[in-house]
Amino acid sequence: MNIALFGYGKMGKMIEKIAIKRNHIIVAKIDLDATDINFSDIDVAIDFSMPNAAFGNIKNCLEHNVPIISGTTGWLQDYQKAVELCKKNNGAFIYASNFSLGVNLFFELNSYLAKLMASQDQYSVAMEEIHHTQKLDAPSGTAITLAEGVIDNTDYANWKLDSAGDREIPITAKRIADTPGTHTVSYESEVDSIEIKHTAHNREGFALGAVIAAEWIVRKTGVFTMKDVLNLS
Ligand SMILES: NC(=O)C1=CN([C@@H]2O[C@H](COP(=O)(O)OP(=O)(O)OC[C@H]3O[C@@H](n4cnc5c(N)ncnc54)[C@H](OP(=O)(O)O)[C@@H]3O)[C@@H](O)[C@H]2O)C=CC1
Ligand SMILES: O=C(O)C1=N[C@H](C(=O)O)C[C@H](O)C1
Repeated sequence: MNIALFGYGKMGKMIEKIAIKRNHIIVAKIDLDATDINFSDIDVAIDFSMPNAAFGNIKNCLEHNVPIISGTTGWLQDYQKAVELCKKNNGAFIYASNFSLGVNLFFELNSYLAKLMASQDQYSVAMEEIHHTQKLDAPSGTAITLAEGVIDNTDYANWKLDSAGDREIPITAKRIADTPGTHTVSYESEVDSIEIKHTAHNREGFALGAVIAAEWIVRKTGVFTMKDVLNLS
């Protein structure tokens, strides 16, 4: 498969390594708002760029009929526009806040635990995410997806960074050098605590998941999620 990388930073470089191992060819590495891209050469594009660049890259690919996988976080105010563009162009698009198999299993566990907690008013929920110091957005996309999993299954209505009011999930974002990504969901009562935690040891899981999603989406049309790719519930 011919793959174009939008964003050739920490993730772009890791994806390149894994894609080559899986016999794909990297036909373009795009780091800025490039205008001279040969879209006819590209089977699928993978975007791990920056919050202010992701939507433009997705739009460009969809308008040139190139399926696009995006893992960039911090641009979700434009997600619905991307969905509309995909439909209008009969294209193919996946956004995931986290492409690793482990985190996608963790999302399922989080939803299951939230369902159990829906009728247990003595527990209150909180989340913590820890990432490396170069991360531009907070809270992480993964923490937002986890919060949405709780909101969908309980009477929590919203999430908030740091302090939170009634029926709001507080999310703490910490930045520590060289931390690929750690997410904890905690439930506290007067008498005990229950915690579930995912710790990424490196970026390989994210990158492998993105390449698997790229392999999966070719020749499909529609807006998909990692649940579709991994065939989860
Ligand atoms: N969904 C997931 O599983 C994961 C998501 N992420 C997310 O992916 C994104 C990238 O992460 P990471 O690789 O660590 O970040 P980096 O900062 O290492 O890389 C981002 C790259 O994007 C480039 N860039 C800037 N503007 C554009 C543009 N207009 N078009 C294309 N590329 C551009 C930057 O170039 P330059 O340096 O020249 O500005 C840089 O090389 C982040 O949003 C992060 O949160 C990260 C890991 C996993
Ligand atoms: O910026 C990162 O590094 C990561 N970003 C994603 C997020 O915001 O959740 C996924 C992963 O945690 C690493």
